[in-house]
Amino acid sequence: MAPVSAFVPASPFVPASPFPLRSPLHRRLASATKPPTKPPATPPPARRPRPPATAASLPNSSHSRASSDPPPPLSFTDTIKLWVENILQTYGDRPSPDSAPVATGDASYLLGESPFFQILHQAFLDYGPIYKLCFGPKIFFVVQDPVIVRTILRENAILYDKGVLAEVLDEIMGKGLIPADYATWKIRRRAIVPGFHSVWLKYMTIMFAASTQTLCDKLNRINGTRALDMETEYSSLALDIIGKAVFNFDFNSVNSESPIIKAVYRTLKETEHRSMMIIPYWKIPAAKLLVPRLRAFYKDMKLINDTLNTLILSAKRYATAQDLTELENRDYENVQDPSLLRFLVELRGEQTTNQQLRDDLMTLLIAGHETTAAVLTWATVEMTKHPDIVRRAREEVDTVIGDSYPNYEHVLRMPYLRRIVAETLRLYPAPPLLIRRLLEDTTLPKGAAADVTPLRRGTDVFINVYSLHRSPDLWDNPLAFDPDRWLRPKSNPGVKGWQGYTPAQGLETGVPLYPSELNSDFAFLAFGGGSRKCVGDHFAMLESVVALAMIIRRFDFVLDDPSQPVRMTTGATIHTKNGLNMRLYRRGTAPQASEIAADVKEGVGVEISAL
Ligand code: HEM
Repeated sequence: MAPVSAFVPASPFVPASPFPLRSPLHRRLASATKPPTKPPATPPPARRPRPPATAASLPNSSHSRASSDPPPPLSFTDTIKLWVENILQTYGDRPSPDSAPVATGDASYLLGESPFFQILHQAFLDYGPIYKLCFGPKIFFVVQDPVIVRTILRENAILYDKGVLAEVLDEIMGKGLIPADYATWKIRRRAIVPGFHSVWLKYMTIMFAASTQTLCDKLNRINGTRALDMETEYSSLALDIIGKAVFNFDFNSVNSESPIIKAVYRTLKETEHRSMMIIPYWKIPAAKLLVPRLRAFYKDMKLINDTLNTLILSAKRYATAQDLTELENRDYENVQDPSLLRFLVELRGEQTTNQQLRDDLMTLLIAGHETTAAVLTWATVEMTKHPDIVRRAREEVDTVIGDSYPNYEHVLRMPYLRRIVAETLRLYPAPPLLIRRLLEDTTLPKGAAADVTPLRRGTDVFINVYSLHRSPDLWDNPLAFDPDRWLRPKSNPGVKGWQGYTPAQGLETGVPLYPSELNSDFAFLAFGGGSRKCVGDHFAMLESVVALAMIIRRFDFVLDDPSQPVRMTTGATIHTKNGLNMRLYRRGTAPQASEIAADVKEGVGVEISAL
């Protein structure tokens, strides 16, 4: 993501909340709910039971909703009513209709250095798979129970919109897929998904290899003479790839800097910045003129919009309307412009405005950029810690690809590399949280928690993917980076209603390409699930595997300061705190492992040469 929560939300934990977390009233209410318990050394199979909600406290359940249209979003008056109700519940004597514990937290960890998603994870360990956070008039439900998540993302998806996320993104992505209202989303999703058809993806895989080669050439020239921040290098690679794929534009950011590249990066930063603001100050009309960062932002947006509009007009000028089957069988190697944009303007019957196309392109650019860069970054970090994993991955790459460039069929034949990518996405999901807002009263089902939870219309819900992926109830040895876990089934009858993880039959041969929410029953949400699932999942898997294969085949890499662990920080995705500074040497030319090992703290950073 890219998604931005990528997609990290406006942080509700901002300690600057007008209602201090540890206010006396808050404490009183919190103590009326479950007190936090420390995580047990060995986690129990089931979570602590909570008292069932009474029938009177349950709103009308809408599980059997007949209409295929979503309920309307909350009006201003409804929102105010909800906020008043929330304040009475949190700070007054109004009883809460649900029995979810209130996470109060210890101010020291809120004010400390921990990233946002790690704070939520600690709360998960303390309070269990569903808890709520109360800040002023806002109540956020945080869920990390696969059964509840399945209901939100799949069975009852129509009852939710993107809430806070859409508010943060609307100025940047407009009516692109991520923030779009339901009616627009339905039409655009139907148009965009076919663009990712298999013939195109196969052709894109060749482009991924060519773009990665540009990075390899650069690394080759430098050959360990200086350290590089590989997070930045991967970000440039991902930008170059997404630019070519989505609108046939070569940013060439691996080797250069230009005003448009700078504008794109600053816009990505602005997206992240907004996602962490509790007050959407950019909506205040005067702020546009007075706040320097907003002035810079609107200037950048103008440059990006002008560039995109030129590309859209050019694509339209040369477009010839084609049927879907014609487009799906195109000889992409002999097409001048193989981009998604061209597909969208040529697809017969797809009439859309330039503004909508601009919003689609911007959304795909953001959604498809940082997410992949993050996967490459964290896969590299993990590999610096596990020389044995690198050795196996190299064996696979050497056997399958040899000296040629990786293509689509090669990726299918490299299951170990695909498992490395999946394992990276488990430990470092992008985004770490999915955000929803409920549009109609409902009742969450029984999950690992013992009872049902009634939720009111307007409630904000965070699906805490980071905790779901690190839950000791769902994964054996959850913090270990173990690509082979995907070969072993996992079940836990203690998590009520969870079907467990069953390795898909074709995982080794590439169908499916990766272990998904389907064979983990919503415990693994690398690309989300249900109707809002990522449209670029295969694209991203192919891109990540190709880039990793080419880099580990050609280079040995060493952390520049192996005594320092690479730390995480909150961004649109999970970023490194201080960059990923490494020296990359042509394979076989790195200093001897023994020379490096002298500086290496155990488990922090190790020379990974398999030679
Ligand atoms: C490793 C890389 C990627 C990861 C981990 C990832 C992850 C995700 C996730 C978790 C969602 C669901 C968000 C939600 O439910 O709120 C999502 C949605 C989306 N992703 Fe990706 N993504 C990746 C790459 C891409 C790429 C390469 C593209 C496009 C080229 C893309 C385009 C989108 C779009 C358009 C959506 C919104 C779909 C909708 O709402 O209908 N993503 N992505």
